[in-house]
Amino acid sequence: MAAAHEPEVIRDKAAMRAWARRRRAEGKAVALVPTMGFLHDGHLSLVSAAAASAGGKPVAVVVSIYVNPSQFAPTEDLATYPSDLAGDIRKLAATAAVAAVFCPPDLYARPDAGAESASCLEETGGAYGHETWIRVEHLEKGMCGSSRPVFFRGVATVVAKLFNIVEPDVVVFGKKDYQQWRVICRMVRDLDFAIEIIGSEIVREADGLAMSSRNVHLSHEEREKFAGSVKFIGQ
Ligand SMILES: Nc1ncnc2c1ncn2[C@@H]1O[C@H](COP(=O)(O)OP(=O)(O)OP(=O)(O)O)[C@@H](O)[C@H]1O
Ligand SMILES: CC(C)(CO)[C@@H](O)C(=O)[O-]
Ligand code: BAL
Repeated sequence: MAAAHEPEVIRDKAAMRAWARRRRAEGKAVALVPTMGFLHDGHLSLVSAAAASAGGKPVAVVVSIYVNPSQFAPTEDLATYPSDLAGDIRKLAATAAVAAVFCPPDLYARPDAGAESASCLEETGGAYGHETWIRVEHLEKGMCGSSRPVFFRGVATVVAKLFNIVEPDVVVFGKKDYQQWRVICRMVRDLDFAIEIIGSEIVREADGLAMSSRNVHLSHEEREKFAGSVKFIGQ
């Protein structure tokens, strides 16, 4: 039998929504931490912020783990994005602060599609495809938006889907992805989501590098080069 702090692992959208509604019926606030997994201490700091978010009211913290295909252009690293679901669940259990982990296999799949199922990456739409996108038209331009053409469209859309599935009171994002945080705040304001968005401070490695799941792909030389530039900037 699972230990008391072991999070419930939920894969199905309807089950997730029903679970969150039950927590609210018990008088709890629901706080969501959206992630793409391969968790590190930066993510765990968002969990702490979520757990402390409701000003004394009991909080049920949900961490979503989903590598969202629609925010990756075909030339980007979707296929090599790091993952370790079992390790992630162990880390979240160790915090004793997470009530549920939402890890759907595919947030765009239609249960009625059968063999006609279409990937959200296909622009064809059609009866079983996906053709509804959220654009935060000015804020998505520049910075990350310049090098990642579909990134903010995919992020805003999947985050809105998560909002509709989990129906959270509070959602925590990291300021490491500063433009993403601002884009989400703007979407929440413009589309009247009744959700509080918290921006959480950046957690860094000892050499100053911001923690990031993709850091696992950095070579020793790239890390050395980074440490050199931190020293240079600090002078
Ligand atoms: N070092 C960090 N400090 C604070 N928040 C963080 C940090 N790293 C990630 N986050 C936040 O965690 C959330 C989930 O991010 P994600 O799962 O993409 O991890 P990541 O480390 O940002 O991955 P990537 O290497 O792909 O950028 C985002 O809101 C992100 O800003
Ligand atoms: C917000 C997010 C979970 C949407 O896929 C992702 O962009 C991330 O992890 O920063
Ligand atoms: N945290 C950023 C997610 C991405 O680069 O796709």
